[in-house]
Amino acid sequence: MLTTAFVDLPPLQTAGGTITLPGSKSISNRVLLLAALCQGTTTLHDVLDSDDTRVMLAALTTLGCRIAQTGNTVVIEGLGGQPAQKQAHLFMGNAGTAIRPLTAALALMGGSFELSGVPRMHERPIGDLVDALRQLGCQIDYTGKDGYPPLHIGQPQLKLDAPIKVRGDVSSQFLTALLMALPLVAKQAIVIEVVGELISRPYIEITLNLLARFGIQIQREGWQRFTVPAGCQYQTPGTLYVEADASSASYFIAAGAIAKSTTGTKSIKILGLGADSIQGDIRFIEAAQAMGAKVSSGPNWLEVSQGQWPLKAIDLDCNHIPDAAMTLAVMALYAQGTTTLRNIASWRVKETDRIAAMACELRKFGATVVEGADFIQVTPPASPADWKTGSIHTYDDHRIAMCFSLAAFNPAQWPVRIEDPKCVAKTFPDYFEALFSVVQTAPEHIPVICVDGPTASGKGTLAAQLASQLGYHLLDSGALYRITALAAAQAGLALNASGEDAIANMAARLNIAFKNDQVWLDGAEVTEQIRLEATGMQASQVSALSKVRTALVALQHSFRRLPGLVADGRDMGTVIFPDAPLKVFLTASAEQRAQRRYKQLISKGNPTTLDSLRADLEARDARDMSRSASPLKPAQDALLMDNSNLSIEESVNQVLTWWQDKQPF
Ligand SMILES: O=C(O)C1=C[C@@H](OP(=O)(O)O)[C@@H](O)[C@H](O)C1
Ligand SMILES: C=C(OP(=O)(O)O)C(=O)O
Repeated sequence: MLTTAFVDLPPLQTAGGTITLPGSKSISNRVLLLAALCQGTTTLHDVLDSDDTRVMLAALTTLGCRIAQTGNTVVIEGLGGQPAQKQAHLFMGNAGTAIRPLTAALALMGGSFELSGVPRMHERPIGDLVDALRQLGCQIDYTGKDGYPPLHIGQPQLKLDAPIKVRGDVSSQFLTALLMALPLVAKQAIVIEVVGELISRPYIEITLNLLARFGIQIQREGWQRFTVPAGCQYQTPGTLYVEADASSASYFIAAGAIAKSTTGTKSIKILGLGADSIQGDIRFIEAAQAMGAKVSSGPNWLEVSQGQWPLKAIDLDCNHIPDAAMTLAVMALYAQGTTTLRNIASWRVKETDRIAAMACELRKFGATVVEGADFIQVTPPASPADWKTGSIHTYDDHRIAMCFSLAAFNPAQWPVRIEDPKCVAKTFPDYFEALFSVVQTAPEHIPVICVDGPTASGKGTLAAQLASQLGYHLLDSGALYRITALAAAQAGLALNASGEDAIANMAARLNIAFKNDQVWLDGAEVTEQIRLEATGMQASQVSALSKVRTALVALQHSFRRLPGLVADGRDMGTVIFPDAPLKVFLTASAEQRAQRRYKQLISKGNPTTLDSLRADLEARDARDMSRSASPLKPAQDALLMDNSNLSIEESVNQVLTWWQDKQPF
């Protein structure tokens, strides 16, 4: 997961490849709760692992449920209708699918429970559910603002004879909560009557479908009246597989529809759900097709590619697909004409006021947006030249972050900044990694920051920190030479001109991996070994051999991957990435560098002297600067930084400021 302050998406061009999506949030949280309420053991496969499911799992564990997790498989020993723990404080994050059904279940079972969430959760309404539960004799108090979490739940005095009325026009999750919890107390049949127009109906279908998998057959008359049958009891299905998330699929369906294809045959294949999904958001496909997407499907897969281009504008009632409809609003940027998405008032009470947020962020690209109480209307920029770009504020709303990543396909080829990308953790922690695995762009669009400089100038530390703050890949090119030197020495090759051909051959076939802070060669960890002074000297020798340098060029280029690269070395800016948009040449006095290295070695328990280190450094500088193949020197367009008197933080901030100065946002 990207945990940076922002991620800058380079202009994207094509899309193609296969992706397996994580499990459905709506299904995962429902089946976790149902498995906990019933008796016996349930094994759930492909469960979503995200903030929303973690709060549900943590709550169930606190309530005394025995849960074992292995990867995405969760085995739950049901509570059999009563929590083992009757007193608890449960933190629900911002998960509507956790707090609403749990409120209903705990209020019916009784105890002393506090339910709270993040500040936004305390602005999301729950009054309609509380009103319904109070009709049944449940004890629920608002401990903050009336109508909103946090809540205190006490011991009920149940009266179940009269039909329960619940409003359905703010969120369908209130009805879902009652349907899932009432079987706990349904000694007699219990009738629920929906007051007002029921919104987001397909989510009720998911609820009914999953209740049926747990042995509860709800009878319904239209969308107005639901009956929980007398004497019904949850029965574990034993094993259940969770489909991939249809709302998460919308971003990839849209990418397939928007992305140009160089060959005409590229498509995105999505694994984990098919057109027969039980999730309502699967009907996003129809909307995407109406806009021009080409979609085919089979059992458990979807395949999408560009159909009509530019996309066609649509005018659509989106009440049945409230979450995926946000993706349509961004697709509208690529459509000819004005797209209107209607009947989406519920957007205003979700993770943020989504109508206001979408309008504000879409305008950053030059779109004309009209918003109303329950609709949004998007007219794209008139021509590529009218496109602008911006830094997208994400309001701690995962869907804003995910859907605006699609703006990186803009015809003006602007990069797009997404702020606080980790907000995707609510439902899709690895969203950006997944996106980068199926979208492509020309290498020249992928930014590289080169950090070159002499030995012990601190470039490794600087480069690593830049990469981690920007969410970029890291190339430690010095390590490649060190690994080559190590492998050559291990193979008994001469580290001079006589061994040049053999070392170059070997270098082209090296099996190298950088994993976290570790370096691996042929399946063995060599992190410490390649950092030894002796290996450093050998690296300096092999790096003077021009055929070895050539052999390592393709390998170094392969590190230029989305969303960007920080490359640390000696010829990154001059030879390997001459087109890099930012090149930094780092220096520090020999005195300073010798002292830094001295401290490093002494702290690792390696005895040495300052004088000998300084002499080695100067010898190495002289050799690196005078070699005929790629001598160490600043690129013409490099910015020089002498960090003798700068802290690491100051150096990092200086480079980040230079980088920011080059951005269009
Ligand atoms: O029941 C569910 O799983 C959901 C219902 C919908 O909410 P509303 O019913 O509040 O529209 C949807 O937006 C949410 O992401 C998940
Ligand atoms: C509205 C959403 O979430 P929640 O389940 O918290 O309502 C959503 O995921 O878009």
